Amino acid sequence: MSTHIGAEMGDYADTVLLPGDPLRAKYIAENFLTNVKQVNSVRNAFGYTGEYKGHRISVQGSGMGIPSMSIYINELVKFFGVKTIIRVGSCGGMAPDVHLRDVLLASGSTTDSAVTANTFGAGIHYAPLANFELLDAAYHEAQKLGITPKVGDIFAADRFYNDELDMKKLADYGVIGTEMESAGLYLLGAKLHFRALSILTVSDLIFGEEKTTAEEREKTFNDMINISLDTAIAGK
Ligand SMILES: O=P(O)(O)O[C@H]1O[C@H](CO)[C@@H](O)[C@H]1O
Ligand SMILES: O=c1cc[nH]c(=O)[nH]1
Repeated sequence: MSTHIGAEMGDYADTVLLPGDPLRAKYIAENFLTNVKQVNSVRNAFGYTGEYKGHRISVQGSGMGIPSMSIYINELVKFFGVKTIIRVGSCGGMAPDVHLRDVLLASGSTTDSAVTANTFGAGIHYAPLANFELLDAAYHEAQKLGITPKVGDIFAADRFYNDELDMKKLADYGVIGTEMESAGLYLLGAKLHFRALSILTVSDLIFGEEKTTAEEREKTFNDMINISLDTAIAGK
């Protein structure tokens, strides 16, 4: 039992899928895992452990933004022994060749969050990067499913409503999408020595009008979920 997770040691698998939306966690557990047990409901941040193709896998809702996600990651790693965390999130598409519902892999994550500066001081601009073993596995597992993900820099914004930011400039510098957690996930992966990857589905376009509904973001991002589950068990 930890402050925000009402489970016991051993209740979580060593690999956890981490959506922001707790209802996406429920959807994944109910539709993709077998022998499922609910392991957390504190604050309705639902967590489940089950099996996928014979391997134990957990899924845990992290809430929105780096501060909320960091609480769950710290507790999963320090109290429950988690070794691999794969974020399965939604994001806004920013590159011209990125379309609604595309799957993106965050090879790195630029951020305006203070977490990197607060870790290293003002003079160091740390580059939070994905675990390459997971990134490589995700790319190849996606291709086996007939999906070619776009790979690149994801802007992890501290604010969902951030109209002061020059998103066009970030896109001009190669940022392919935006969400609110990846840089924090990768920073914590480096700090706490677990393997980290963000796999994202484009839920809306930053420079266009198209977008998915809340129910679609909860229940229809199956390509991303299949890729993340096959990545979780790759090489096992
Ligand atoms: O769909 P999730 O995983 O929550 O991710 C994205 O959606 C939320 C904002 O709507 C933020 O958490 C952002 O990162
Ligand atoms: O954080 C997010 C998530 C989806 N779309 C966005 O524009 N931002």
